[in-house]
Amino acid sequence: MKYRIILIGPIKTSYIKKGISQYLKWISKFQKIEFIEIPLSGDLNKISPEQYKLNDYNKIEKYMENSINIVLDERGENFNSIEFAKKLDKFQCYGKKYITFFIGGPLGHHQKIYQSADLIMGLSKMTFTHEMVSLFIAEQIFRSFKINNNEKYHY
Ligand SMILES: C[S@@+](CC[C@H](N)C(=O)[O-])C[C@H]1O[C@@H](n2cnc3c(N)ncnc32)[C@H](O)[C@@H]1O
Repeated sequence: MKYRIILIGPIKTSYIKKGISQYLKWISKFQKIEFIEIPLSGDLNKISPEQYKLNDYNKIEKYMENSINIVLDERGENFNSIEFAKKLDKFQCYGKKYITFFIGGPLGHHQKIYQSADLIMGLSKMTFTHEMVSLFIAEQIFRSFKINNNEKYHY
């Protein structure tokens, strides 16, 4: 099984880039993980919000096959880190090729994505940037491996 984090939009902030690379490196000691940045869907002033989100969805739909799909959304279900770790552990037994985390673009996700979601998960009720969510989820995935392997994690 392989983990994937898929996000709409590039990561431009250097300290976030650095943080994500660090967590991906640490996670890879436990599990293969891939970080995929999908280019933005054009100019927001030239296409309707509906079309913009649909363009995003069309680019990521292919990643939903043979995968446990976790859609990140501030309106989603909240877990503490132990609950999240247990959930991931359970998902690993489902026999799918991937566990994929989907992070939306500036307008959020198109509604179509929710139909194929195995889990809609919120990190908080607050809205964060796609960059921050990428960093937070990478850290929580790493934390979940530490928890599931009974390893100490001090920070
Ligand atoms: C800038 S936000 C988009 C906000 C957009 N207005 C909406 O209503 O979805 C970009 C993406 O970050 C993720 N995100 C932002 N805050 C989040 C939170 N608290 N929990 C989980 N995901 C979040 C979601 O995937 C969202 O689509």
